[in-house]
Amino acid sequence: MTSDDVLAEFRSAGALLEGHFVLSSGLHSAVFLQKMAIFTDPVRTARVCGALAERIEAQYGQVDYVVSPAIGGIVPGYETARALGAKAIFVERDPGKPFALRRGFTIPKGARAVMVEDIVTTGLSSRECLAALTQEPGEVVGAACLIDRSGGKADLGMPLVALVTLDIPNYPADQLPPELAAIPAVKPGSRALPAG
Ligand SMILES: O=P(O)(O)OC[C@H]1O[C@H](OP(=O)(O)OP(=O)(O)O)[C@H](O)[C@@H]1O
Ligand SMILES: O=C(O)c1cc(=O)[nH]c(=O)[nH]1
Ligand SMILES: [Mg+2]
Repeated sequence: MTSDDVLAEFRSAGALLEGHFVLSSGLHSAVFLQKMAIFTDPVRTARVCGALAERIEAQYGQVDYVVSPAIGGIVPGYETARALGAKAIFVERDPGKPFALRRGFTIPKGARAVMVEDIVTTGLSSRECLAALTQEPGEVVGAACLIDRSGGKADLGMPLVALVTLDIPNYPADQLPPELAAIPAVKPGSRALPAG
């Protein structure tokens, strides 16, 4: 699957949104990739995640565990794990707390794990997910995502395989271009907004 094929999936699923969005990082953008419009279709999700699994296998070799950050990472993590013949687990947040493995999830000694994100913008969520795994007995050998919208600039502290790399502008709240400032912002993701 080429980058154009993947973007065609996002377009035809209605997952490429334009407007004014507050992202997980607090940055603002005129573009939002609503991955849930992909993940509501299991057949489409299997196509896209199957392509990601091929890239993961080519880059990292055999993988035993896929670990993803909730909520957005859970479905693609599961489907990518299915294509890899791996197990799927996820990190999640209690309100106000960092990501953690719960529910008895662990990466056992000797296991090779890959962190699978849906979208990477600044890499903050990916880094927080990886930070939650440092004490696990098994090894995290690399990271992967469906779309890296940082243009390859996000630094996860380990290799990142992306099915598609885009360079989409983001803006701090006090540096909005006039066309964004003119429309009310929506925040689609699950990370809590800072108080105030
Ligand atoms: O690279 P970053 O700057 O961290 O941005 C990307 C993250 O933002 C979204 O998650 P979000 O926190 O919005 O919640 P969600 O997973 O519930 O959609 C997305 O799923 C990534 O995890
Ligand atoms: O940075 C984000 O929060 C983000 C961007 C995007 O395009 N899609 C998404 O689900 N999250
Ligand atoms: Mg997320």
